[in-house]
Amino acid sequence: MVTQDIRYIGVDDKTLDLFEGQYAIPNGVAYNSYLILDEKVAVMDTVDKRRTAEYLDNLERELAGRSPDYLVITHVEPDHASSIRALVDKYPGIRLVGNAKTFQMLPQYFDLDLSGAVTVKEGDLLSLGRHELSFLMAPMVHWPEVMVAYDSCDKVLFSADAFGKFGALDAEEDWACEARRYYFNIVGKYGPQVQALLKKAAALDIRVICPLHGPVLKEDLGYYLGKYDVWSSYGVEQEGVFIAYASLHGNTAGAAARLAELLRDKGCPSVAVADLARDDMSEALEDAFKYGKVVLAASSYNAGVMPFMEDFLHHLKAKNYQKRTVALIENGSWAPSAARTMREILSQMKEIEIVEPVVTIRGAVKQGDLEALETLAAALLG
Ligand SMILES: Cc1cc2nc3c(=O)[nH]c(=O)nc-3n(C[C@H](O)[C@H](O)[C@H](O)COP(=O)(O)O)c2cc1C
Repeated sequence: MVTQDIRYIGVDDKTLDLFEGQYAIPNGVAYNSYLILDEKVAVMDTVDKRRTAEYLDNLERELAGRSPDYLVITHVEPDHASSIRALVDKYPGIRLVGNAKTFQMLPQYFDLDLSGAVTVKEGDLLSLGRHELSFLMAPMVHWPEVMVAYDSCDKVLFSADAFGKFGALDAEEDWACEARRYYFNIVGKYGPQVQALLKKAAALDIRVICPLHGPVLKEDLGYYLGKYDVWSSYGVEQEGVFIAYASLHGNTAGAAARLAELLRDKGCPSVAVADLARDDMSEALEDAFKYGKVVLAASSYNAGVMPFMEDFLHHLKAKNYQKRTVALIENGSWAPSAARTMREILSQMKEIEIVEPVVTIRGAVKQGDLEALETLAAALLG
């Protein structure tokens, strides 16, 4: 139960291997949906069709013999909307509530009779009785038709994918870690659009946030709003250094480990290290945004850079990576090319400051390289 009148009717999915076909979710994911019971009954989004039967059972139980009047569709992404057909088939009298774009996109997925649909726009109200929903458009957070709904009665924000996280509801894990990984990998490109939504939300008295993934947030909302403000403005969340490396024969990996040691010895508040060939790419991306200072260390490869590093940089670029200090370490045996290639991709991003000089290692790490790493550690902490 979210409030006296608002019920949770979502489902956990612990069998999906990759969310959106690319993000590992070892602790599953929750597809949240909510029911508002008033004179009129509103369903807030549906769930992925992987769990339709369980979802409809949850709904039926909470309806206790009533029929839903409205289905509010905050966006048509399949993990929330692919049970719409089944819901409409079971409750043919239900009226779909969305915005103009929702109803442009919905026919891509379903052949539905939309003659009874309710089209809302920014600021429109939908009265359920005591509960009144107002709608705020949130385009590109992270689909074009996204909107959120605010219930002024219980002061609940139905925030669509904002404030969501990976992990089934019973997963015992840190909210921020999996919410950050979700945010930067899925929404990260659209920081300005999230900022616009936060500004609108600031005008509301919000006591509860009901996202479409992860737990309902009821306490200490300033913490969650603060995280979203930092993330969506590409601010630095954690003082310290993140080192990401890609190494063919282990020499560059050794240099990365030595640099981490030096930084810790010199009192760096936090040092994180990722092996881009073995560690989860979405976690490495999350850490690149979390820290303000990042070291990229890679072997040269066919006149370029080792592909795992190139791939990582393309992921960062695709997520609008910006406003960071980046140090480069390259390794090469005949014509080191990793730093030039990394620099080239970084130059396509906004406000990236490269720490000079770049450290160039030729083969094994030697005394001169250790001294260069010392200098780099001092420069990063300076
Ligand atoms: C397939 C392949 C391609 C390579 N291409 C280059 C290159 O273009 N330029 C270069 O200087 N070294 C090149 N190297 C050599 C490595 O970059 C070099 O051995 C380096 O020291 C590897 O560092 P690591 O031990 O961290 O992997 C290449 C090595 C391999 C296996």
